[in-house]
Amino acid sequence: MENLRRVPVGIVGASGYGGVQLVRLLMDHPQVEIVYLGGESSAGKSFADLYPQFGNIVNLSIEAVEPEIIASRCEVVFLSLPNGLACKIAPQLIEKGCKVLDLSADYRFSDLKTYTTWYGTERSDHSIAATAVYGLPELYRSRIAESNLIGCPGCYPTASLLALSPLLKQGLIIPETAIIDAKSGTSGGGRQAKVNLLLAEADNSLGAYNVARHRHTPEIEQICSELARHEVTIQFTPHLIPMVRGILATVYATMRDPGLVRDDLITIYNAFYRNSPWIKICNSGTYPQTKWACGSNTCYIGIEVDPRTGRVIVMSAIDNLIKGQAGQAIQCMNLMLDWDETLGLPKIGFYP
Ligand SMILES: NC(=O)C1=CN([C@@H]2O[C@H](COP(=O)(O)OP(=O)(O)OC[C@H]3O[C@@H](n4cnc5c(N)ncnc54)[C@H](OP(=O)(O)O)[C@@H]3O)[C@@H](O)[C@H]2O)C=CC1
Ligand SMILES: CC(=O)N[C@@H](CCC(=O)OP(=O)(O)O)C(=O)O
Repeated sequence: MENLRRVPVGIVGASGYGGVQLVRLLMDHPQVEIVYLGGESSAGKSFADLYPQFGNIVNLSIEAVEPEIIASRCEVVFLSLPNGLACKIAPQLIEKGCKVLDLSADYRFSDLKTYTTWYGTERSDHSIAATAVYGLPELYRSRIAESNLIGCPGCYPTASLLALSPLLKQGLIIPETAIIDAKSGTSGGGRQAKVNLLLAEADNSLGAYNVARHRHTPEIEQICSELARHEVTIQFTPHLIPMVRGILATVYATMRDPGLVRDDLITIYNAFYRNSPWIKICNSGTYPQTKWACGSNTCYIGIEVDPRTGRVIVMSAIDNLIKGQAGQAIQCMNLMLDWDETLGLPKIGFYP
């Protein structure tokens, strides 16, 4: 007989961009029911007043954040908050038996000293943080399934690591030569007003920011070092591009064997991701576009080799709000609850 019980889930930070993606995706998820939405300045407002397109569809109001109450109602809690807040709430939720998926950077680092150096917040939750698993299912599927606390990756690290992982894991490149040149749409900066994200600032313009000091660098390096089995430094340059959603990360690295050709690498990537339903390796000579990924949880990867320079060039396109954020968190939840990792997630984006 079909199991009719739906798992009760809550979203803290429901009024933000991550929150609204989670609401939209979880509403259509066949095994869960949203029972709690939380926030700060939006507390007391109805969700449909904040987002009128959900009128008559979501009949919940945003509530204040009280971990005891959240834990009494929810089995799974998504924290979609600015950095430095999840580490104050997650320990209480975990202690009360919830499964927690944090979309911020608070639980992404195995060494909390690195977190404090880059994010400023001192931490007192070391024992809980030690139980967190980095929420990139393509690398840590079985560990995610066994954990109650997931530190979901940043959007740039998701695109970058999915491009680099097969090369590092198989020892195909000299890791220190890797350069990540990435472009993000403005929704990557969240819903709060910021001058650089105004239409008049961002439209008709393209520029790099936080060059040689973006906080996603140590996150990318942590996983690259694990894959390469030694400490690795990576060059990462993010750019803001005038579009709403999407990230394209173009990764360059020097190959150890300059004799490898494009089709060799495509075969290697297809083998590496053969059990990863959200990764699509493009056919030879096809390069991915962010528009393909927009609205879906799919990461499209294209591969090229330049025999003149001996470099491999890998292009990775995602929707920053789906595979780069809310969709990936739901993919992790599916694994934690022993469901198919594709459950409730969109495969094909909006096009054109
Ligand atoms: N945007 C993106 O592409 C990605 C973002 N992330 C990360 O996901 C997290 C959420 O990002 P995003 O959705 O863009 O952010 P937004 O700025 O759009 O939303 C932030 C949310 O946090 C809530 N909030 C802020 N302060 C508090 C507080 N003290 N207590 C309770 N709630 C609070 C806000 O609620 P209220 O409105 O009620 O104040 C709002 O709902 C961030 O850590 C971000 O770095 C990760 C991957 C990609
Ligand atoms: C365009 C833009 O501003 N992007 C954000 C990245 C968003 C994200 O994924 O970051 P976290 O989850 O690590 O906060 C930035 O560069 O800070």
